[in-house]
Amino acid sequence: MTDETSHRPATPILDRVHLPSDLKDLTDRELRQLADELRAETVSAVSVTGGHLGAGLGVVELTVALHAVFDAPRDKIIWDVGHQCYPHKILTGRRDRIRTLRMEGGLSGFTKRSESAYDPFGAGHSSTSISAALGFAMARELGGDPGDAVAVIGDGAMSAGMAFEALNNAGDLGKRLFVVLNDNEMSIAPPTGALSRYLTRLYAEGPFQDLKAVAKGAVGFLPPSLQEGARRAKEMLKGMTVGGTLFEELGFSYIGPVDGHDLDQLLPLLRTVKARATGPVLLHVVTRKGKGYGPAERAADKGHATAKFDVHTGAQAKAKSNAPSYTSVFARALVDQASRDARIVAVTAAMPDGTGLNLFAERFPRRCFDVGIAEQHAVTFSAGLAAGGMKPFCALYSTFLQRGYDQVVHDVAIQRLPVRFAIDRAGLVGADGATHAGAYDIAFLANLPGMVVMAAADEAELVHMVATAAAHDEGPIAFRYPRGEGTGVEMPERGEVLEIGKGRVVAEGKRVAILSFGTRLAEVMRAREALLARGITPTVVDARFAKPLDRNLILRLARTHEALITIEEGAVGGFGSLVAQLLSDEGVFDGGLRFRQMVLPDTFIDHASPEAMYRCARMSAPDIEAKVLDVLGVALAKRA
Ligand SMILES: Cc1ncc(C[n+]2csc(CCOP(=O)(O)OP(=O)(O)O)c2C)c(N)n1
Ligand SMILES: CC(=O)[C@@H](O)[C@H](O)COP(=O)(O)O
Ligand SMILES: [Mg+2]
Repeated sequence: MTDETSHRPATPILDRVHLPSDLKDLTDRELRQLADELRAETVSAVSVTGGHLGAGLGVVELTVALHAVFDAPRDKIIWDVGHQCYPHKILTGRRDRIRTLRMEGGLSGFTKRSESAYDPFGAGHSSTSISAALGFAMARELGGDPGDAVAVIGDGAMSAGMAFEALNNAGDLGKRLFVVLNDNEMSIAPPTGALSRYLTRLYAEGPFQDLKAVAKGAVGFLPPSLQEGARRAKEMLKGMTVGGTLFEELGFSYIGPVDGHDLDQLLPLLRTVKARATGPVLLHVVTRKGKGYGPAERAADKGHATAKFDVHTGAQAKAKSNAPSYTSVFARALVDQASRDARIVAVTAAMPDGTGLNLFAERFPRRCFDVGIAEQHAVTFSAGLAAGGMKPFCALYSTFLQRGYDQVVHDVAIQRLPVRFAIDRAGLVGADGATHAGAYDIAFLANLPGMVVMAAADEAELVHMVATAAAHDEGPIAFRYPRGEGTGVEMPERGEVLEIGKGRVVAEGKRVAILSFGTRLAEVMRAREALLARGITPTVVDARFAKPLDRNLILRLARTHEALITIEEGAVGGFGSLVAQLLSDEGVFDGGLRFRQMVLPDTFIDHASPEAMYRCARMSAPDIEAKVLDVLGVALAKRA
């Protein structure tokens, strides 16, 4: 596999660029060469770190053009999602650390305010850039920070409701603001939806149109190099039935589509709009995800995210594992259930591969819905499906479900609709860092009346939970499971329907009982081994349910042990808090029970490996061992 020093491309122009201001000294010809070098440097860096590759390669020319024309950090360039920002990081003083991307202590894989003044707004989740840019623009109008605000948003991200809420507001306010729509006809998977078809139609007929400017005869607004194209577009317009674009109707000057890899188009266009725009402008650029690196261009996901790879062959490093991923276990279990129940349908918000629903879609194409980046809609759409008699499995990453919380409360829980939430990427996820941590779902779901909340302790448990969710028609139910591979446990042939609200005792013991909710169970068992060597035999329970709690089991353990410890891969307010509430309500603490909760700390944990993040959160086996010793009042002597 590639080592750190091989494949470093020759980059004579890039070597002269330390900050974006250095681009002002380059000729347009040098800027074109800079783009080529920047692309090679991006490929080289990601080959040693892994990460998001395709999106960055698609915006290399755009990144060069924006930094050549605008004046960051005075002007705020806001990258939506932030997964395409590696070339931007290279040009903004972070080239020396670019080979630390997404590693512990290294650069974030997204934009991050605390990392650089050139990252005016942090991201990780999609479709926030226009709102943020509008905020900057209005702050400027009100005497706040000066400078232009430029949002760069992809066609996938543009389909989210939040992007349209921002366009709606920006069009109404009418202030100078730039939105660059980076249209590569890709989300992570091929994009779905009517907006995607609409964008395709906008450029299907020609390389360049400026519908509004052309319609009003305002071709002069454009740089001379583009006026001929606009004249051609005017001719074309005569045959078109649309009177303007959706964006124009919302109050934007629409310019495009423009070839986003052609600096001869981008540079004059950006210079012109920067010099002349008075209101909101939407520049529609067409790019190719993965552009310029063959293996990415040829990949089905256009190199969206990659492990470390060999630059020459594109071959990616393979993770060694004997166990299946939780995602694939979920997908197979759901397909199995769906093959016996025609009412089961599945919903993903632009993550068919990430959630494993691509497998479901292959088997049941009519019963699988990719709604695009639209988690709020995904939840309420699922609620509607449930109200209409179907059994929807709404499969979302924990972190993205946060977007749909009001819908969970208002549309699902209050109406007691049996939506099944399959919550992937629960807990700490690693290289994507704090923005993608699945830390809050236990707390925000388990406080809802009527919601059933389960966490799988291993992949076999996950199969049972899929079966349990499929059978549960009484109201909403959620089950959570982490990113990555399972434990390698023996798998059941078919899922069993679990009794709602019943945990299982994994190991009997005395004095202290550890109640585990989720996949920390393996660490708990490791800690138990260490404690056995000290003569302490903890009882270990897999709680399975945070809601409803297994009251009888918990109260029995409380009566028969000196101490209880809860552990979960979630923030405070979840399983442990509910156990504490139960114990307090039942007066158990009055009898002197010792009690500790192990939850994620009250801080956002930066990107690192999941193991390192859990060490940082003090939730690994040695921390559990120490907690047991602490609660029993045993001094933690150093083990020989
Ligand atoms: C709210 C939210 N949902 C889902 C995702 C996962 N996600 C990250 S990038 C991406 C695709 C974005 O597509 P697009 O905006 O077109 O950018 P491209 O990768 O094509 O450059 C998705 C679905 C996310 N980051 N945020
Ligand atoms: C940028 C983004 O939100 C996704 O690409 C995310 O990084 C995917 O994470 P997984 O690798 O866990 O699917
Ligand atoms: Mg896209």
